[in-house]
Amino acid sequence: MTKENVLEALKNVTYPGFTKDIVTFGFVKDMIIEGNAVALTVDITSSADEVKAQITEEATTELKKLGFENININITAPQAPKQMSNSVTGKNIAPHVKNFLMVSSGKGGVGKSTTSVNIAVAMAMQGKKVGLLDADIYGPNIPRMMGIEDQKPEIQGNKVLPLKAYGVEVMSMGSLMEPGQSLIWRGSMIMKAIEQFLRDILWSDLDVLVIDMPPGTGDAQLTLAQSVPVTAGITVTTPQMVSLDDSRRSLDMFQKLHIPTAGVIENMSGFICPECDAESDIFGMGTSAPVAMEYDTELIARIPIEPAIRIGGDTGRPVTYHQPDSETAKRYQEAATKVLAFIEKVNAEGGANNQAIQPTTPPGVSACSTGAGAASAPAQAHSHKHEHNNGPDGGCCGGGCHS
Ligand SMILES: Nc1ncnc2c1ncn2[C@@H]1O[C@H](COP(=O)(O)OP(=O)(O)OP(=O)(O)O)[C@@H](O)[C@H]1O
Repeated sequence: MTKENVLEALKNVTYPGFTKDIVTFGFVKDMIIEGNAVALTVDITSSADEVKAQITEEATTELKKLGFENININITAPQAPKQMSNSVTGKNIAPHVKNFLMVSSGKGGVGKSTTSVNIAVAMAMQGKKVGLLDADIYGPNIPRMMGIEDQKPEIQGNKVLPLKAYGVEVMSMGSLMEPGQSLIWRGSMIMKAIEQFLRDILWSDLDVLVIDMPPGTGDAQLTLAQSVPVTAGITVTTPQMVSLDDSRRSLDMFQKLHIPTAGVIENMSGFICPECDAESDIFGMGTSAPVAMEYDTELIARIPIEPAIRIGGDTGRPVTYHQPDSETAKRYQEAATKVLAFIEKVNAEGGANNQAIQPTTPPGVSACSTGAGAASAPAQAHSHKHEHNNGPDGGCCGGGCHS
């Protein structure tokens, strides 16, 4: 047997996920043949154990076919990436926060704030250090929903201490403004507000900061993803087809902003009768599962229409905390567990990496208008498998994240 015979046989071993074989890729090295023994090295570029195992198995099969009995295949691969601290994955203006969870929806009124509140409370009940940032500057409802609408945050120097409710640190534009007051937001002001929420609020060392975004896909979402590595995104939707169309936009935005998508929460999915506990279909149930699949993610939870949820929101008594045995509370708890597991997985695979759409431009300057950041960023700069290659521009501006 010659080296040529062996290389010819190894051309039958394709590199997992590609159409080319390991010989054509030039991965086979240091071959020694002695009688019926062969030793060689395959120097691969992936650190995944499955890739190593598949190559070893297929190469062994091919070499056995040639009559070798003593086969020694040494696979050399790069080290699996260590969990990156947020401060090295790109720009991070709140480095003491371990994970950022963006809660988004294609349109308003689908229950995004309700979901943010209950997921945050559920995570805190599961022992996590959780913050809840109400970045929904147009309609900051979180203070009411968390029962802290009469409280004003304490100022320390030029920083602001978050309020606390149900074991969750909370900050909202609603807590900083007079009741009933409204602001007319320009794009540049939104970007500045989001940055200040991250930079100037004295969050403690949080495991997760849950961020209730304004509805839609605009400046706030882009600024957030350019300011911190967003670990995971959830899209909240209702089951009607018209709502699902908007959800697609939200899921598409996660991809364009390189945010790993934890999944979809279908709210107002069926109605649980308070008298008899029977569940009936109103807007449709489970219709968002296929949409989630289109974007390579899953339906994390179906939350029914339940009067207790609305009452909990209106009275500042989240159902997850105050009625922990209710069906809805259980579903929120399950959703929180799934999202925490997803966050763990993202970190185990190297952490969130929004680098390709960074660096951000100074507050008040649109990254899109200057051509900095998104448009010039290489799509390959992101590596997480839940992220999708959006073509050569790889960023938001070119793809038009704005609704
Ligand atoms: N599953 C549910 N069952 C009953 N009521 C619900 C449910 N989900 C949300 N609601 C109620 O619907 C209203 C709108 O919900 P919420 O404020 O969470 O929506 P949103 O998407 O955050 O809206 P916006 O975009 O305007 O901020 C609230 O009164 C809330 O209590």
